[in-house]
Parts: sequence; structure tokens; C-alpha cells
Amino acid sequence: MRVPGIPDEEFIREEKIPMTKEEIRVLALSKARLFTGARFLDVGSGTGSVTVEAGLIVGDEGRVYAIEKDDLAYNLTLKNLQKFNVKNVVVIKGEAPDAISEINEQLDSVFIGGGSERIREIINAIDPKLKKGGRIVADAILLETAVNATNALLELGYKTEIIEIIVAKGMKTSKGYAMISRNPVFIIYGEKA
Ligand SMILES: C[S@@+](CC[C@H](N)C(=O)[O-])C[C@H]1O[C@@H](n2cnc3c(N)ncnc32)[C@H](O)[C@@H]1O
Repeated sequence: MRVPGIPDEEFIREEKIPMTKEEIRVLALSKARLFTGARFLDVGSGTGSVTVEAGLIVGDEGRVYAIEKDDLAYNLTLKNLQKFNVKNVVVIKGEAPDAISEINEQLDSVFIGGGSERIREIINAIDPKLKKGGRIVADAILLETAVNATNALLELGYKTEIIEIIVAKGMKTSKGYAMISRNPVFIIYGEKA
């Protein structure tokens, strides 16, 4: 099994396609409790950074599903999978929650990085496909998304937590390092009872 944390600059990027940044990605994948052989779903794969890291962690015995609705992001995910030589991923071009029905096996954990406006429906559609003890992890910029995700998980009886992270990265100046803050990100996660 491989420790996550591929540097952001190693991914192929497209100007308009977002990516879950390295430090947030590491924490989100840790909360997802991935393991060798796990079945994992990434909703809204974007650039593909979470999908790639998950594919490397679960290894040849595992499987990752990625759902992405946007053509450019879908193709970018494929490009990054190729770049990192990750072959255990099924990339589904479609929109969650509907596209979740294309997955025909039980999942160990799920990350939701896209679809904030439909987060409740997405969580409700994932629930029947998640094994007992499995985890749903979501990240969110908006307070409303964090509240909606938390409530959806609580209503399903999940053991739920919410954290907020603010990452400041050091920028080298002539006098030393100045810390430049990024926007705060919520990570919400729930474990199925
Ligand atoms: C913030 S980006 C995710 C970044 C990704 N985790 C990464 O590491 O590159 C959100 C992505 O979710 C996609 N998305 C939004 N709503 C979606 C939905 N309902 N179903 C599938 N994809 C969706 C967007 O097109 C976008 O590419």
C-alpha cells in the first residue's frame, strides 16, 4: 500500500478544471480509511487527483470507480490515470446521483468532491451500495453543503464528524517565508453503522 500525497504539480492540469489540493487530498483519503483491495468511489473526479491516489492505494486487488459529468474533466481524469499508470479504475461519464446505479458491487468507501448542490440525493443514493462500517467522505467550500451533507449522514444513522481545515503554504520572499492562506475547506465524514 502506498502513502498518499502526490505533489499538485505532478498532475496534468486544465485551466478550468478544479483539483483537490495535496494537503486536503491526503486528509480526505485518510478519513476514507482506504486499504489494499478496497472498492472505492470518487464522485466528481475533476482533474483525477483523488482517483489516481485511491487507485494506487487500493492496488491491483482493489477497484476504484470515478464519476464525472464534464467532458473536459472526464478526459483529464483519463489522462492522469494514464500518466500515473493506474489501471484499476472504471471512469463513468455521467452525473451523480443517477450514474451511481452503474456500479454493481458493494463499496468500502466513497469520496464526494463534486455535486454539492445535490449532496443529499448523492449520499442517499450511495448508502445502499456502501458496506456496513464503510465511510462516506465529502469536502465542501460552502457552509450550506457542509450542513446538508452532515444532516443527510445523520438522518441515515451514520456516526458523523465535521472538520474545517485552513492550509497556509510558505512562500519564499527575500527576507524569509511568508505564509499564504488558502480558503478554508470542510471535510465531512460518516461511518455506516
Ligand atoms: C472540485 S472538482 C473535484 C476535484 C477532484 N477531487 C480532483 O482531485 O481533481 C468537482 C468536479 O465534480 C464534477 N461534478 C459536479 N457535480 C457532479 C455530479 N453531480 N456528478 C458528477 N460529477 C460532478 C465537476 O464537473 C468537477 O469536475
